[in-house]
Amino acid sequence: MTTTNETGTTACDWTVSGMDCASCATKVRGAVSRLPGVSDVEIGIMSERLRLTLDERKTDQDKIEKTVRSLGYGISPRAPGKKDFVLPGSGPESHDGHSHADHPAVAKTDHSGHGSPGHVHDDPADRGKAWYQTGKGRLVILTGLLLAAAWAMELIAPQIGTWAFVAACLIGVAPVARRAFAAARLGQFFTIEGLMTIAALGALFINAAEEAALVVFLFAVGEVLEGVAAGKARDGIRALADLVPKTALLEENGATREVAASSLVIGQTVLVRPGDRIPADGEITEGTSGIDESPVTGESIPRTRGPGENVFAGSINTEAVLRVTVTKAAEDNTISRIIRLVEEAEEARAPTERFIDRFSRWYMPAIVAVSALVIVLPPLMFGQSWDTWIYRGLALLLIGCPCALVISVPASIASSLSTGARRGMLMKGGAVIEAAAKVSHVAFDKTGTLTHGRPQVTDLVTFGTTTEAQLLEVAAGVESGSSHPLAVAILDRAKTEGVTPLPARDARALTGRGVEATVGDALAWVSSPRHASENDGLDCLGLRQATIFEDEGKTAVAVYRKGVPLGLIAMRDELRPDAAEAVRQLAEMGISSIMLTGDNPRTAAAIAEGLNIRFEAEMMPEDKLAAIRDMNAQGGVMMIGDGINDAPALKQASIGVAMGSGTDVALETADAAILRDRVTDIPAQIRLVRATMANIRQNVSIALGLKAIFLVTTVLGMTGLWIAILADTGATVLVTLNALRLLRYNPEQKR
Ligand SMILES: Nc1ncnc2c1ncn2[C@@H]1O[C@H](COP(=O)(O)OP(=O)(O)OP(=O)(O)O)[C@@H](O)[C@H]1O
Ligand SMILES: [Zn+2]
Repeated sequence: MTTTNETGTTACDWTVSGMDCASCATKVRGAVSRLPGVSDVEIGIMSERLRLTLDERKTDQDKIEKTVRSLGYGISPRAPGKKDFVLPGSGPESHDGHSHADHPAVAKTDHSGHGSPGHVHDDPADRGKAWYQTGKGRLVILTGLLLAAAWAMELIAPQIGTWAFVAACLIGVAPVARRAFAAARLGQFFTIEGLMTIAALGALFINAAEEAALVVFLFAVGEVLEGVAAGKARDGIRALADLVPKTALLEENGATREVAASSLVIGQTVLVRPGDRIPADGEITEGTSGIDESPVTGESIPRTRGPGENVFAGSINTEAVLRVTVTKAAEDNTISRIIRLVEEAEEARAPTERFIDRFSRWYMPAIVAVSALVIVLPPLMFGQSWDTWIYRGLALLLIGCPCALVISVPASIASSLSTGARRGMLMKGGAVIEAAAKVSHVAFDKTGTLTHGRPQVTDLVTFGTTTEAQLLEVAAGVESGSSHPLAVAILDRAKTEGVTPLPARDARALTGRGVEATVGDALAWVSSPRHASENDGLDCLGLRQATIFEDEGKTAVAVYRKGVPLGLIAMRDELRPDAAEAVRQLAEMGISSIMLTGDNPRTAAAIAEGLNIRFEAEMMPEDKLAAIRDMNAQGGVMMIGDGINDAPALKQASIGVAMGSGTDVALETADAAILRDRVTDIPAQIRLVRATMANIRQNVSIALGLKAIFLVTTVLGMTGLWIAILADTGATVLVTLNALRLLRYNPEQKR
């Protein structure tokens, strides 16, 4: 749970449940930030994560948990790494206040409504009490009481009926009032619970018992609906967490036994039967089987993997028994990191969201002030009836909750992130979504994005008396330290030809041009033909031969030793089959694509022709940065790279997207990642972010529009208390439901 840094402060994570709207989060943030030693508070409504940076000498963690509980929320510490596997309340039963009794590490919490006491003890009396305090329990009891009161009013005596309504109202408002009081004691005066309590008691005061009871009832309805809606929005992350298998078959001393997947350590061997999920990131040591990686990368076509190849935790072994050596501890494996990324993304707030937060901070106090004026001014100045204006003022108070507005953005973003994650499209939060929706250019790095990134040697040309084997010997020697795709291709070819690379010393990469190294007693190069001809490593004839290869879309490199040309190696990197389609879709969406490459203009032109894409060739890394800066200035650019050697370019772009199943590096370096090897996921991702922004705009309009309308009708006396409460909880539910539509959005479908 803790990581201490040099300044003596510690970051601690908790899971806080029951926060279904943003005023809840504000309340918790306000209350805990006042505690001694707490310097920073981060809170995620959707991820339910509370992260505090605190000074442990000054802070009593019990006190923190007590504070949060007193506000009516559940809280439990998150263990490092483990949190990805035990998301509190991740079962379907969590919505009705029952809890995971079999899981002591998990907070016994519920998910209903504006926070309800999360600390549920196991004895029956307490359980009953907790059930009552959750929105659902209160709702059942209130329904009964209201029906009884109505019946009493009709059939027994109006007087008794009225008293029954008073009782219903008091019983219903008590838990709300208690939470309001707890918040007020912690310095949070403007809470929806506080407004609610004042409105209900005020209505009793002006003899509107019937309506007061109705308001309390509708508030309970709203809480339940909000809880359900928020729970649905969270299901996306839970679904991800559920993909991680809980157990593994550990092989030790010739025997196998079942252990918790989270307890596996690096180096252990696990047995994976057909149909099982792979319990850990690891390397296959025995067996070959089709692996369905869709849970991790979204790619649903199984791939065949055999000994020496890597597999991801969460993927499904479809055919044969495998032995896998664990290469990563549970908390570091790819799926855990994806989950963590999605969770953290939900907390990284979009600019719109920050604006709304600031807005809501003065909105609630402002409404309270207006309500006070509405109550006092007309009776005092114009001698109008107190009762009428108290009533209208109370109704106004209820409109003072900014919940719907504040939840509108995070709910849309949470849905969008889950929808993307299911297809292997990861985005690091609202700011990324907002920026990505605006881009007007997409820049592709050539290798590994538009092409597979695995060039193969196609032709060997030797000069003078050099043999092919000698050519490869030198080339492979020079390249042996390099991980450049061209180097990999040359080393591969040497291996299949049975050629041993000559030992090389002092290898040095010449950025954008090639590699040099000392082989034997002479300096040798493998470089671009242009660089070679400038250094007497290639004559006119050789240069012309290279040009022919390049016009065919191949990349040629020259191999030479000090002044002695040895030959040419031509390589071809196949285009991804859907690259052209992706470029076409982007064009349809009004986005211009460009290919940036360090390769020569002829190879680039041959490749670009098939794709119908603009290109710039022979670019040094700094040229790429400059080009991206230009496009940034023209409305934003999304840069697509493989995340391995193009990190600076990805950083420079408005949005950097790492593509391909080189997920490892990709996840950390970029703003977004595409885990499937599909170029068409780029237009799909842009469709998704655009739909998300449209959804957010709808939500903000719904929330603001409803409030504005009812603000006016309330002051004019056209609508009353219960419409006011509907305007709040109703709008909250409406925007959450609207956000949920994004969960069903299919970004691959063109529209
Ligand atoms: N290891 C190497 N071996 C041989 N040639 C190299 C090597 N590295 C770079 N080159 C030469 O430099 C050129 C540019 O390489 P660089 O790696 O900068 O391109 P890039 O922009 O990353 O490529 P791409 O646009 O294909 O992704 C290559 O086309 C090649 O001619
Ligand atoms: Zn609320």
